[in-house]
Amino acid sequence: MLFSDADVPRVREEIAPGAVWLPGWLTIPQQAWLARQCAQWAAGPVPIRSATVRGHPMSVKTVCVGWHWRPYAYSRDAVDVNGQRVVEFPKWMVRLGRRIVADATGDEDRALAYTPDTALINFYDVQARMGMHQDKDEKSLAPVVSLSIGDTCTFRFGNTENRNRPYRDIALASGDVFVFGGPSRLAFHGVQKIHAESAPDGCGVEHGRWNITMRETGFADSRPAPSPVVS
Ligand SMILES: O=C(O)CCC(=O)C(=O)O
Ligand SMILES: [Fe+2]
Repeated sequence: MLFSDADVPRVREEIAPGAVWLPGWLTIPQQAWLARQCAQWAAGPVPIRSATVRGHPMSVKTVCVGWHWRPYAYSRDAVDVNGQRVVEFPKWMVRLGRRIVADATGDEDRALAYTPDTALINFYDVQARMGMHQDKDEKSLAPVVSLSIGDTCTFRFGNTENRNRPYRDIALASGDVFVFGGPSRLAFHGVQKIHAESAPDGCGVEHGRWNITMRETGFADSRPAPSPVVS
């Protein structure tokens, strides 16, 4: 096919106003470190699971940090899984999110004001997909910062009106970062395809793809974090 995903040059690009693709932003060791974190989060206290949407399990499996997402709500406890509280949002992820927003926008003040408090960590096997949707369960319209590790996917980034054209198909590869904020914060987007056997050596994933999307929920704490158990 002429001008398929594979022919698009892998250079930084503003895909739509407020939506920036930063190919190869994460080094291979950073990818491997993040992949290990993802595997740890997947193990619990809330195990990774396929969320149920309108009675059907999603093909993607999701685990959360900071706030637990279920269609179409956030809570501190995984009320649709095992009732456990999700792990605290890590401070290093706030720092990482700020660095990425600074790089994507060139606006240091905006980056410093960015305080993500939840992340959805998605695992795609080669069959998994994610239909076109808006990320609109958050109250805050601060940017979504997305990280990809493992197999390349075809990511479809559309418009704020509907699931149809205009959209762009982008090959998000291991180490790529994608930020969508401002006028693109509520754009429809989805994952059309996972490209089997495309993960680079050393990225920490042999088969499949991890995606981390950090967000600001804009929600106040419903109750304080539990104090650490002293044994
Ligand atoms: O996997 C991706 O790149 C996108 C994930 C996504 O859109 C979501 O978790 O809401
Ligand atoms: Fe999304």
